[in-house]
Amino acid sequence: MQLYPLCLADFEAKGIQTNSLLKHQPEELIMKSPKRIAITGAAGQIGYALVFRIANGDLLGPDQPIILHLLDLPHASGALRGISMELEDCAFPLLDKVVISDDPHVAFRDVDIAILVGAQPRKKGMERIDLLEANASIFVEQGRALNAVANRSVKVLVVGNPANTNALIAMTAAPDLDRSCFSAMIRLDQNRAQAMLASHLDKPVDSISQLIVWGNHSPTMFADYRFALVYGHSVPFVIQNEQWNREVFIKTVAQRGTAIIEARGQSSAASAANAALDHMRDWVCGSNDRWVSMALPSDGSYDIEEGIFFGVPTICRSGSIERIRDLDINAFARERLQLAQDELRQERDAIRHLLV
Ligand SMILES: NC(=O)C1=CN([C@@H]2O[C@H](COP(=O)(O)OP(=O)(O)OC[C@H]3O[C@@H](n4cnc5c(N)ncnc54)[C@H](O)[C@@H]3O)[C@@H](O)[C@H]2O)C=CC1
Ligand SMILES: O=C([O-])CC(=O)C(=O)O
Repeated sequence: MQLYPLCLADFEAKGIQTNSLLKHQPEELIMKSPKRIAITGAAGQIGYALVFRIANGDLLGPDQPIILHLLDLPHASGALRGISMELEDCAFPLLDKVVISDDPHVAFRDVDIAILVGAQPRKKGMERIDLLEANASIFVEQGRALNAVANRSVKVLVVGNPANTNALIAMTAAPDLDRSCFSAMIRLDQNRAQAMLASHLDKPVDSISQLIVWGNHSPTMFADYRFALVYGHSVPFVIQNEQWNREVFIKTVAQRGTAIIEARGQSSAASAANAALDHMRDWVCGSNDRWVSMALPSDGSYDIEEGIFFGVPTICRSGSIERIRDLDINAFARERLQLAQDELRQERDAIRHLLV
């Protein structure tokens, strides 16, 4: 992708007088060419919490122009038009253009980033796996469309539940895209775990590092602080309470989505949008050596069956994701990883007919 000159020195090297340029519109001189970002389900509650923040530069930074591609179902076309009008009325300097569509082949054309949110949310009394039947086919269609028209290095994040298995469906439907283009979201669980640990330790959230959430975005997820540090000290050593870990911490993190539905009557939206931004920002811009959990197609590490999307610890650098390997898996951790793997295999087997 061609970039416009990034600094005035580039102009001076070409013999162009920069004084006169500066007097006019210096900000135009430092603009990069726009990145195309697709958001599906943009008219829904997560979509509404996401698009304005992206247009404000919260995802790609203050010098990266953006073209937003908003996809939703035909019945939501009025709502999409309204969002597009509101985006215009925000006069975001970074927002170059908004494309709205109910056709994934239009919405995904040439996109650099795709955040797949559009899917039914669960209601009280449901588990995320209960959404599999309603939502799975969406990801066949969208995987195919990404395969046909997206940028070949597109970064895809699946948020719509059940996110891990929907990501598997989308990836399988996009055989011409590299597997490394696909991920599913477990970052909301990491953020929840980090906030809960910080509160328990009465320390700021950013004093905690190396926290992991393994497995599925479901009640089998395993929030693991065995390697976590608080201000550089070992969290398990500081807490010294394995019962709290097993009976309170892991369970509360795993049930937080349900607790929010019970309190709000609807599933989390702003915190989910925030986690999607965190996930994608780290992937694109790098995680500054911080460990971040992402659900990725398993490469067989930690003895997890290849292919299924499994939350693992990573570090992101310059647009690519490096898995953190060879961490010790003790008997309890193995039991938890096994539980998540069994559930993900079951989900995969239930939609095997869609893995085409
Ligand atoms: N992975 C995670 O951590 C989280 C995932 N979620 C999931 O995100 C999804 C969306 O949640 P909300 O925004 O709250 O739901 P919502 O019902 O408010 O919005 C969903 C939007 O998706 C649209 N949609 C449905 N099918 C579509 C399709 N085939 N193509 C394009 N758009 C489509 C709907 O018209 C609607 O506008 C749900 O599946 C929810 O369970 C929610 C929170 C966290
Ligand atoms: O619980 C839900 O259905 C929505 C979700 O995934 C979450 O908040 O973690």
